[in-house]
Amino acid sequence: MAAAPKEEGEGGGIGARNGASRALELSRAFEGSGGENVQRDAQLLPRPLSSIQSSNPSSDGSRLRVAYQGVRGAYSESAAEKAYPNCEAVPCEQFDTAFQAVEKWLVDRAVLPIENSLGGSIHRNYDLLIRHRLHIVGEVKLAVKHCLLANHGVEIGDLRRVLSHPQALAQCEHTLTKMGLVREEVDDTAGAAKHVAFHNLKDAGAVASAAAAKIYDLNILARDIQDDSDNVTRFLMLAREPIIPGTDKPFKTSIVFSLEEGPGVLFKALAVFALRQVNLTKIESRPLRKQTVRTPDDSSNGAPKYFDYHFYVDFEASMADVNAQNALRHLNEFATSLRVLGSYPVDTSMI
Ligand SMILES: O=C(O)C(=O)C[C@]1(C(=O)O)C=C[C@@H](O)C=C1
Repeated sequence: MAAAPKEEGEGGGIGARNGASRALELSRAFEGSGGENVQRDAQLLPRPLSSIQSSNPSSDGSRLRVAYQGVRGAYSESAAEKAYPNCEAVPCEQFDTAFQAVEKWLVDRAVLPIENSLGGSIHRNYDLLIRHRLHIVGEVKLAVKHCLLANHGVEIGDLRRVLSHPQALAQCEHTLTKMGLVREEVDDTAGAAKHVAFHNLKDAGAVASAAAAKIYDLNILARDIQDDSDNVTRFLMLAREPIIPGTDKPFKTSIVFSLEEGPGVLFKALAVFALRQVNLTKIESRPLRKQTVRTPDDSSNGAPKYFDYHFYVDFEASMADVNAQNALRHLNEFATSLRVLGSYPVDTSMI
């Protein structure tokens, strides 16, 4: 995927030209007087956040700094602001940069997309969840309404191509095909809008939000161009510490596990939840990506084993719920690995 070329004088985010030096400054500040100690003490004495703290400003009254991927006007920025009202949303070039920004204490939280109701899972973030040690402390669902944007004076008939994030292009597949536009993938929807505006393109439009049109002074040629009006993206809220799971409101728990090869093993894994009436809301599998190919064993009939998986499961119960605890204890008896990614309140704002 090509990133839209960087424009003159842009920055302000982590990973952007100016942002990189700001990020460096901040990490140097930690290396100096006491910063390292703060970090070390916090690691020794993890202070779990309560589910109330997870959405409020820092305890010293300062605004929570929340990393998101993209530039100003991206849907992820709106998701960060929905998750943490009044936060300072901090743009990051890549998903990985946002994970690192939280780990390095450059920001307090990250808000990253995980699945979309039309486009499906955002696999990169599933993979990053296990490469990093952050905790899921919440989820936020955002209604995504795409617009076709172009420079002033440009009409739909003038357009030959359209730039956007691959998920956004996929969500508008039918409309864009009907318009006969060539798709060009870039890192985020707002970045596409910025690129079209900055280069004053006449043959290219962008699929992005109405907010991006305003920020980059583009004209809205068409609204609601997604293939289904109910287009919702689910984002995860990530933090260095977990929240204390409650039972006062609906909670969801996200886990990842791997299994030995064998007949019915996945069936057995899912049965630990079914047996206890715990409802699953999502299951995803991703390649295990081991360094070496596993040695042949009886179950693979002597053939090398290439396809091992991590299974990600979301279920509707809090880790404070005895059924959830028993299900995980049961799963742990035969899973080859098991990690709880987070137990957090369900976002019921869109039900
Ligand atoms: O490009 C953006 O504006 C984003 O915030 C990214 C993203 C995604 O990764 O799915 C977020 C919401 C929409 O589904 C389209 C794109």
